[in-house]
Amino acid sequence: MIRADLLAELHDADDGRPAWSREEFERQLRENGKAYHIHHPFNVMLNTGRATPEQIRGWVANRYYYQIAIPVKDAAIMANCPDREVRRGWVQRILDHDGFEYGLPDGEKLRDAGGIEAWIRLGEAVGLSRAEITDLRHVLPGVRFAVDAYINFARRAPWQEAVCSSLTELFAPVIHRQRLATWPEHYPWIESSGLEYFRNRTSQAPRDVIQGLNVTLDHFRNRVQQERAIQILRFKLDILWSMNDVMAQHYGTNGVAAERRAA
Ligand SMILES: O=C(O)c1cc(C(=O)O)c2c(n1)C(=O)C(=O)c1cc(C(=O)O)[nH]c1-2
Repeated sequence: MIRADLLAELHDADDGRPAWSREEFERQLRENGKAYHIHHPFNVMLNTGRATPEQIRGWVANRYYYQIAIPVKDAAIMANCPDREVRRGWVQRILDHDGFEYGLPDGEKLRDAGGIEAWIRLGEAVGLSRAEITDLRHVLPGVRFAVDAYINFARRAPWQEAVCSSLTELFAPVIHRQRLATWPEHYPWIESSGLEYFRNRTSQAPRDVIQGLNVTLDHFRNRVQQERAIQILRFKLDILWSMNDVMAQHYGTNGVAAERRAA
């Protein structure tokens, strides 16, 4: 085992209250979906067809900063994780987002463009140039702060806590499916191939969710730790909510009000 002073450990304080059962703990985690950014006015505007092309471009350009942060965050988790079994599963996330290219002995190449490239294609489909996406010129300072907080958390927290912070993904398949169901009708000017990122995530995200959820349910054992897991999930929900607040303030929401408030 890697020396404890090299890696932060999950603290094991226990105040004697009974732990939630696995089922109850999962229910408590899922309960927090009511604070997911799917309910944010900016997202409601986007997914109900009330956004202008300018607002869609703003969202895609800003969200790009989140997309490029995800594999950096996942590499930080792996760097802090001494559990080989977990790393064997987790590495798939980096390949999903960064893509890969392997040269085979016969000169052929095995390659996958990956999620970041798919996001750039989404950007091009909504009318942005590759350069203006990748040079981050449209990324708002508050979006940067929020995303950087996620990376910093993953770098510094015990790896189990960093895994737990990915659990907003529990709620992501619904938001991706919502986009696939509503964008083609509301925004017919966006070429369907531009939505490939969302299609890919509807199969990738459920697999990530099972893994992240199992690690969390396995490692957060006593009640103090389980409540800490809920706080971490809320912290991450706040990051996503704050990104939307910043974009709403800058690009406007065309009068759309929140369906539900963040808890
Ligand atoms: O479009 C979205 O609303 C949304 C949200 C989230 C999320 O909940 O963190 C992710 C994604 N998309 C996503 O596509 C993705 O790959 C992803 C990875 C992670 C993560 O925390 O590791 N979250 C998300």
